[in-house]
Amino acid sequence: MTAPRTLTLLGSTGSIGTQAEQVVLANPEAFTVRAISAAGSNIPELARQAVALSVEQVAIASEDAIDELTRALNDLSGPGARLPQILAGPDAAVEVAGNGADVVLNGITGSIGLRPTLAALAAGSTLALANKESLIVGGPLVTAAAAPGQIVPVDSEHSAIAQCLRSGRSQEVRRLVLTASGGPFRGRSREELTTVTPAQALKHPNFAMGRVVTTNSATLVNKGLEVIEAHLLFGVDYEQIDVVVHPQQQIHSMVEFHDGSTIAQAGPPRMLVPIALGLSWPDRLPDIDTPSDWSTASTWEFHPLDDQAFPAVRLARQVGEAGGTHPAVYNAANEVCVDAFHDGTIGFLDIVDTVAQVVDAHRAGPSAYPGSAVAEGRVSALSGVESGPQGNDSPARSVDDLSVDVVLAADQWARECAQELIGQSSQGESQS
Ligand SMILES: NC(=O)C1=CN([C@@H]2O[C@H](COP(=O)(O)OP(=O)(O)OC[C@H]3O[C@@H](n4cnc5c(N)ncnc54)[C@H](OP(=O)(O)O)[C@@H]3O)[C@@H](O)[C@H]2O)C=CC1
Ligand SMILES: CC(=O)[C@@H](O)[C@H](O)COP(=O)(O)O
Ligand SMILES: [Mn+2]
Repeated sequence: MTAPRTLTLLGSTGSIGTQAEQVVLANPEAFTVRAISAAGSNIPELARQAVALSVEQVAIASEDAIDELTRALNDLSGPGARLPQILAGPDAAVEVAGNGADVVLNGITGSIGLRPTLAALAAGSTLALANKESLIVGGPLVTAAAAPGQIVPVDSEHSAIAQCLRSGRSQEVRRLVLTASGGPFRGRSREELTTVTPAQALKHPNFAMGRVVTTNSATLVNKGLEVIEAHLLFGVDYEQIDVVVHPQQQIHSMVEFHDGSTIAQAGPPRMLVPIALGLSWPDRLPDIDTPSDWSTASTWEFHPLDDQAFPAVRLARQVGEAGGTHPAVYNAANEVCVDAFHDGTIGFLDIVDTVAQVVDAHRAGPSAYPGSAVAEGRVSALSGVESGPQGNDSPARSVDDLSVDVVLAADQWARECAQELIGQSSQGESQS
């Protein structure tokens, strides 16, 4: 019998993290969890997981939550029990990501997951990657840091493609076809999207996921990010990556081969199989989920994407093709806009419109917004670079010039640029 794999679960309290816990508890002979990590906004849940999984380390981003976590662990463990080591602060997730576990699952949301992703790769762990943002913002930094096969995709579409490519005939691939649910607003025109609310945007047709990825599914930014993710993971050119709207999400994605054959991976729209495969790759564990039901009449539909109502995928292709810091700017501006949408500061259409403006400003350099903080260099001064996100006046650094600091400076610049645009538009509205 082989020894259980050691795991570190980053973002353990989230949608991906709790489903990973479910997989681990159902397969105790396959896995032991060494460490878990979260932001610290749900300490009772984190402490419960720490005890249920008997972990050695618990990491939280918020130092303010140390006392509450210590108390909760003491209460749950009982007198005399050995408590796990607690790590707290902005580097806590990076530290446990680098603890050398066999597999590190990155289920953190957002570009904050970049340094944990790099730490896991540097430690030689297999990276089960749900946190697509870290791959997208890091781009070639992440792919260059990974040995062949070291990143196992957990995102359902990319897990599907990896499964379709298991025969290893990548030279025969003609195109990748990513499926998209179309989100809760599928079929609406741009005009009809003007008044949709945050509560409506959070009603994903098939998946219960965190707030950011659910909102991104509604705007189709998620699919835009996934096109870039597919390019980076599988080395396929952008023009050979298609998106098709498939509302039932029973097919998770497909690979078309050069003889005209297409292999699709199917299953119910749930994340248990991609998560379990991420942890046990290349092996499949038995009885992880129930398969698609072929015994009753059902219809699977496929529709073209409406680029007019949902321009996020087109924009993502542009930033992906541009490379360098452009994908980081797209993602960071979107993270800010998602928060602003949920705060009620901007409308639904403003999310992608603002991201497009920030991307344009980044492409054009610091003079794009005369009189603004961006143009005056205040924003770039704040982010610790000389002028604009690239540290010079050119629109984008070459890939060779990328470093974690450059990417994170671009991310910070984009956040401040987006905040400024949001501020300008809400000021304009209050004056009118
Ligand atoms: N949910 C899904 O089905 C899918 C998700 N993904 C991707 O997986 C990732 C996670 O998504 P999801 O699980 O839905 O998100 P959730 O919002 O449900 O969970 C996010 C997790 O990240 C933690 N976290 C947030 N900030 C930090 C930080 N600074 N340091 C450490 N941990 C942090 C949260 O902790 P806390 O609870 O303390 O706030 C929480 O555990 C995203 O990148 C998403 O795009 C991809 C495909 C499917
Ligand atoms: C489950 C998963 O992988 C999500 O990223 C999913 O793709 C969301 O679906 P849509 O973005 O297509 O709505
Ligand atoms: Mn996905």
